[in-house]
Amino acid sequence: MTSAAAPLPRELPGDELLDALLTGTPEEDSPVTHVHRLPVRQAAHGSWPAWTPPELRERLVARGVREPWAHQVAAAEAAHTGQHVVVATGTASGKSLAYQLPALAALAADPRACVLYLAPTKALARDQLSAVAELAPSDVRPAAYDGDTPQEDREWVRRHARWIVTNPDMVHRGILPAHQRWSSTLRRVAYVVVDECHAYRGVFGSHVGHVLRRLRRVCRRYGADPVFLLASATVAEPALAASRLVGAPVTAVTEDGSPRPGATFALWEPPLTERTGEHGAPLRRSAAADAAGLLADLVQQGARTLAFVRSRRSAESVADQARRILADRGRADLSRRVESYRGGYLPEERRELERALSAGDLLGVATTNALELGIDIAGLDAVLLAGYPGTLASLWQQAGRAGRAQRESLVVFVARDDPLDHYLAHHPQAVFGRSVEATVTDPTNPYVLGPQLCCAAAELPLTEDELEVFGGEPAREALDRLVADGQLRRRPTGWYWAGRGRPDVDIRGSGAEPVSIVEGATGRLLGTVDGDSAHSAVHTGALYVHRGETYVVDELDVEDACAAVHPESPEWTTVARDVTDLSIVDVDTTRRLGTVTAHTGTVDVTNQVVAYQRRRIGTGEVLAEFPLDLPARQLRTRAVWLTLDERALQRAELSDRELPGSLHAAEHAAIGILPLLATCDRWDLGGVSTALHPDTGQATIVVYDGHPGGAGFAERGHAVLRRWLTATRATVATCECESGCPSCVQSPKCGNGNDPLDKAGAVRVLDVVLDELAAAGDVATDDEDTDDDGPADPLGPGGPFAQARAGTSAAHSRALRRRAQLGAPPPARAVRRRRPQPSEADPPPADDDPFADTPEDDIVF
Ligand SMILES: Nc1ncnc2c1ncn2[C@@H]1O[C@H](COP(=O)(O)OP(=O)(O)OP(=O)(O)O)[C@@H](O)[C@H]1O
Repeated sequence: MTSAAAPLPRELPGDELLDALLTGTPEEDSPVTHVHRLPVRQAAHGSWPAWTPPELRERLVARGVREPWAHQVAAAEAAHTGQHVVVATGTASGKSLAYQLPALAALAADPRACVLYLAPTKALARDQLSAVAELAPSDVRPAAYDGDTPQEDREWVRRHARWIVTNPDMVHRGILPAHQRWSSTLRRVAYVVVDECHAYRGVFGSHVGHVLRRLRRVCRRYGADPVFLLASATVAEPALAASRLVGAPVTAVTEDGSPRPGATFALWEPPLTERTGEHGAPLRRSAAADAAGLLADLVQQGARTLAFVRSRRSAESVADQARRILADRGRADLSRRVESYRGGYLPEERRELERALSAGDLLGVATTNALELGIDIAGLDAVLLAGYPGTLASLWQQAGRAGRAQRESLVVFVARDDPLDHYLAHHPQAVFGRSVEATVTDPTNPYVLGPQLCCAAAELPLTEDELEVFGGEPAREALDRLVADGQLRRRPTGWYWAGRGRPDVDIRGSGAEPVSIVEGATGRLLGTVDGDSAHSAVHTGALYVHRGETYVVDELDVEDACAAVHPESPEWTTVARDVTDLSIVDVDTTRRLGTVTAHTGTVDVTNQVVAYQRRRIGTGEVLAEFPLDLPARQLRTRAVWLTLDERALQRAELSDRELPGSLHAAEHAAIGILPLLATCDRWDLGGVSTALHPDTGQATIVVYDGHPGGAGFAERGHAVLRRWLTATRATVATCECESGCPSCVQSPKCGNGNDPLDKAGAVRVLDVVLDELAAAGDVATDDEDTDDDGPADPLGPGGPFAQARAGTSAAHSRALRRRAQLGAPPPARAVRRRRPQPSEADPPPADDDPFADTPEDDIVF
């Protein structure tokens, strides 16, 4: 055992750190499935643009920036000439300087000009604020205008700050609706910086695209025409993605001139254990447990380490476990230098943690993705990723936190017991041989477009010539609907907001009201849970974890959106049970593939949390089940579905008994794998499978978007169907378990308790579908790992979605529409399975991971 005062060893480069982690592990037992070396890159320098203010240059030189890198000059020059620019170079490649240079030069040239800087997280916003404060002359007065800005300071920011650090939410809720009050600022905006622009994806990204369009139009109204400067280390097809976000052509700068230190990147899969989960399935050691062990080891090696985990409760439990391991080794001194970081902490706490990590006072931090973006914490030696963060873009973003000090770093991806993680651990090409996923957004989603048009009209009446920028024809159709609904009024001069007050539009959620968590005895507000997940996360009787403390919910009051809790540390966790009905509303596309047919369209999903189970921590043993009386909730969304006719079922040699479990298992695995190909998480998706669906009359597997109106994920799945199902089949077929486990066909949130599931049958179902796709000459590559993302915008005019649309089954669509018009009752529903509900109540946790590792997006505002 090491003594409490033992010094840290000398700083080791990444490959030696990995060796140190594996010391004592026999090679045949090594959890490392692959090691990849990221090579060193030499710097390419440029010259300071002639218009660089001398004082700015002096300040930069004093901070070690002697000359700019080539891409910084290219981006700055393009912006200086008035082009919208996206800087899409690697993490820590100095993207900040690329936008600071032209923006600060503009502020120096015009003492009235100002800059709006938008960040997707508060942590990044604060980091950027202090960076600009160091560089800018005092008259720039950089200041934050976000949810943390005290009310009394807001007026000062509006009047005096010339570099305003804010976020799309504040632009949407605070600035645009009050544009008259902001007019003196808005007429002076020279640049709008949109940092980490890849964070704006899915439904949220579609909303943000409209917010930026609204911002441009309001600025123009006051005579300003700001240049948009976007930055992201991980965005596919940057020019296209940025143009779509801003609603105007954007020039991309992609050639990275910054030097890069080498890194050792290991893929790590925890082994199967003796423990069993649902239906006796073998369980792996949890990723969180391995990450905690690795974090402790790395801290003991003196390596400054960030461990990214998938949920707030995991951030706390991983930090806690690492501290305990260090304390048990007699290193109380080091255990004090390990902390957790996540959204939900007070702003001052977060600032202090960021400072301590930067200063090296902290050596290990377990964090959610709240620390993922852009925070310039120098000198990280290692990054652990406990579970795939949902997108390759995030994976590289998180990995990029290491190696900033120009020292070779170590990155370890620890696979979770989950199909996608298992697939990646065994298919390194899918991590290292692929560019990041296309950023999927669907700006024409009626649930986005309608509310955004209302906001725009409430700010300034919408005119004919503005429709194009808001989406053209779909925007016109949406306006007609809004006029018919009485929300807008059509006048000769345009469309006017006719509602009361301001439109109330939530750009981050489905609009469901967040639920407050209140300690019953004291009335203390512990936090909030988003409305969508509240029924499964904080139902009466649920175990709820806040900052490492466990509470049990006494009562969920749905009407008051409030859950009363009391502190308790039981030996069980809770898992919500739900039932889902799905009916097909409309069919958009139909692709006949012999005995199999693939569709996309609109579906209605009804979900109800009906019960919950108490499960013993450690073993997952079900201790009891309790009914719940919660209302059903409706979701109209987009889906992709496959139907298999009798011949297909015969070819798959599936008996009536095997069929439901085979479809169900294929559905689970397909949901687990789709995030490989679209910027979504498995929790963004839901699924239903049934041997005989009343709407199709056939065996059917449905995968749907978990967001009202859809987010483009289902269409993306349809567009890359063969690659998607090829990877799905490989995942199921190569998993070493016998009859299904969480790494292949079991789903952590299955409303039916993963029953029935037939792993072998799933492979046969997928084989038949893949054979039919091949026979139909599906153009997708045979190699599921190659980088073929197809057109970045599957919804775009040239995309596969457009081609597939031509094949719409008009008859089926008509029949469904007719039924709706006739007021016929909706088709009988297929009862079952799971819907996406990130929840605190999860599958049986590992013995050494007392808290389930539910993924959460922990972007903080
Ligand atoms: N031309 C340069 N020469 C030397 N150092 C530089 C230069 N440009 C930037 N840097 C330094 O590189 C580091 C990373 O810069 P910065 O944080 O701007 O990168 P980034 O690309 O914005 O990172 P992220 O991917 O996290 O957003 C900073 O410490 C910065 O001072």
